[in-house]
Amino acid sequence: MRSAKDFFAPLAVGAPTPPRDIPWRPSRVIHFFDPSNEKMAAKLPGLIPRVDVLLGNLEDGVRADNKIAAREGLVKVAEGNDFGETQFWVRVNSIDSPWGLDDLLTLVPAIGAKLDVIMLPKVQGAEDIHYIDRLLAQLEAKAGLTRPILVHAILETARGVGNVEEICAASPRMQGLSLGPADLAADRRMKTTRVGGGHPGYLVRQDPNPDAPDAVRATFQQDPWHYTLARMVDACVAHGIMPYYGPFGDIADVTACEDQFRNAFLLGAVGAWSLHPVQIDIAKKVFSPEVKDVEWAKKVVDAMGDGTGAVMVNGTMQDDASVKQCRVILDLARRLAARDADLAAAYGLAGPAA
Ligand SMILES: CC(=O)SCCNC(=O)CCNC(=O)[C@H](O)C(C)(C)COP(=O)(O)OP(=O)(O)OC[C@H]1O[C@@H](n2cnc3c(N)ncnc32)[C@H](O)[C@@H]1OP(=O)(O)O
Ligand SMILES: O=CC(=O)O
Ligand SMILES: [Mg+2]
Repeated sequence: MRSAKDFFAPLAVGAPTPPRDIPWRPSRVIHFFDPSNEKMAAKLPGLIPRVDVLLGNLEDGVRADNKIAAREGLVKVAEGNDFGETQFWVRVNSIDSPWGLDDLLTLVPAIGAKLDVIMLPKVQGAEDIHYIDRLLAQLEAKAGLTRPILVHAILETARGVGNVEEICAASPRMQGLSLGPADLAADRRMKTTRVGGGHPGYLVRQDPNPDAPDAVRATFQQDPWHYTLARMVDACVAHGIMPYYGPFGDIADVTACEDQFRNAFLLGAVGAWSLHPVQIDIAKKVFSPEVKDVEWAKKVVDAMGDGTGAVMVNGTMQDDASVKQCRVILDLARRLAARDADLAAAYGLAGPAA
């Protein structure tokens, strides 16, 4: 393990210095597209201004015989588009696959200056992050890049979940983690075939009524991802990086998608993936605080003055801890409002500089 003193030193001579803090930029929605799919690529000029992050996916979801076309398509997308404020990410193939190494060897020299983040799938432990950390430093130095590319890991194996803390801590490049419920379910041998979301069999049932033993007993579906997501959020926050919910595969069920995203938002996640254009506005809505919550947060912050002591607001006790909760909401609202005039107007906060 590197000492604290050299943790932030570049891992190759001439590579850019890794960041001390992960810069905050909106990432409520990470929109996936397949760069080998010309119909999808044709839609990008209209999608780029709508999403916080555009991600070219080279891994699962791209046919094996399209892997090279996808990699080459991504280079064309990077060269042919101006991303403005939108982040540009790639999900490369895993480092044990036949394509992972060539993805990195091709993309960093060709379009490294435009890539904000590399999403690495099937991360098992710190050793995977150490590998990509050194390789990226070598490639950045060779390409003469002046800005380090950040790394985002998908938590989608049982071993990865077991090692979540060391994954977050493995490199100053670590930007965040996404939950990968489909691969994780397979790896854990869970018996759901869904891509994220609940399952009608995963429930708790109301106790029997002794006075009506034959009466129907209500059931309540539970969230099978709660444990992993909560664990992931704690690990990310402890290491100053960002947690994300991943994919929701039932594209037609926009209601359940919104519910799953909101569960993640309430637990601390900052965004989720969109697999289809219909999921973009769901993620943006869910991961932006609601107007009523922003108004409440302002009220509590105002009532708390210097932020210490205890006061009553609308019949509820507010104190040093609850004002911190309100500041979390207000801080996110302010950051989003500073980039989005509509949200600024809705929240009554300062908008983008003219
Ligand atoms: C577990 C995991 O690893 S999840 C991550 C990997 N999976 C992915 O990235 C999947 C990405 N999404 C997709 O491949 C597609 O959205 C699918 C297969 C789910 C559905 O695709 P379709 O059946 O074509 O959906 P649909 O007919 O509703 O699409 C409407 C239009 O939106 C386009 N579109 C669909 N998804 C996207 C997208 N993600 N980005 C841009 N355009 C898209 C379609 O090409 C289609 O264009 P057209 O009107 O010109 O024909
Ligand atoms: O990559 C995502 C997943 O759910 O698996
Ligand atoms: Mg996966």
